[in-house]
Amino acid sequence: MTRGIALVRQPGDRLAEGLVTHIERSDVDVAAARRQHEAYRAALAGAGWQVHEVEPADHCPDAVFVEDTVVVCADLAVLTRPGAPERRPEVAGTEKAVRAVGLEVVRIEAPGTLDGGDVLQVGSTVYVGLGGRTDAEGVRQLAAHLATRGRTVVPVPLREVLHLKSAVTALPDGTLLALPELFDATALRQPVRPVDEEAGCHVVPLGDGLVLLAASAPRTAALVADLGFTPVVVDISEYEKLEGCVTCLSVLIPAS
Ligand SMILES: NC(=O)NCCC[C@H](N)C(=O)O
Repeated sequence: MTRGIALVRQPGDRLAEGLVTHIERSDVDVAAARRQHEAYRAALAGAGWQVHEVEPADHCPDAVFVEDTVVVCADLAVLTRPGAPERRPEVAGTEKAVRAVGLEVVRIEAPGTLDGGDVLQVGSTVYVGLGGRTDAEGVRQLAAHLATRGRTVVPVPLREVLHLKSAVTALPDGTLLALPELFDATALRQPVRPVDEEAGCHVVPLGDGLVLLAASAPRTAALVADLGFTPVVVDISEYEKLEGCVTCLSVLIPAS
């Protein structure tokens, strides 16, 4: 049984040079990061996803955060134009990967910027964070592309946070787990459940009630279980030092 394809990209030797914007820089152990990535890939495979590796982009320290380079909606892949110029060369390898799996490909064009980490899809609503990485022109272009798939884009202004999905993600039933002080929560249309751990608002539904989340959010894992879902816990501490979270290490393409 396969639920679909999970795109990932292995970390390169320069991982420790990755960007840090809202937290203090601390030393990244690249060997530990590689082991954590292996366990992350195993968790996806164990949940029924076929893991596809995007070709390495080792000259780009942040390339492991592959989610930022593409937004997949149904059979459409929207290649992004990352807000950090040094991350733009990451997109070429992602383009090859999404073409290889047969998706239709469009792209965010200059001068627009958009990071996949700012895009939260909940049913036919697509929330897009407006902050340091994604601008209004990027949102406008994304809205036009996703309208062709019946989606409605809702911009969400961000405060002191890297991406929208650093502050809010959705459980399988659409309930939003959030740190509402980090963004303008009035834009949201689904019920919001505030969490008390930063990594608690980063979840990835994996199908059949499985919910991927980080080991740094144990209270939220217990909450997820209380709500009737099955937590799948991974340690991604080396990526958290670079403002990464469970969402940004993969792109899920459900089987149609
Ligand atoms: N979607 C995500 O949460 N991406 C994390 C990107 C972290 C990376 N160090 C960056 O600043 O771009």
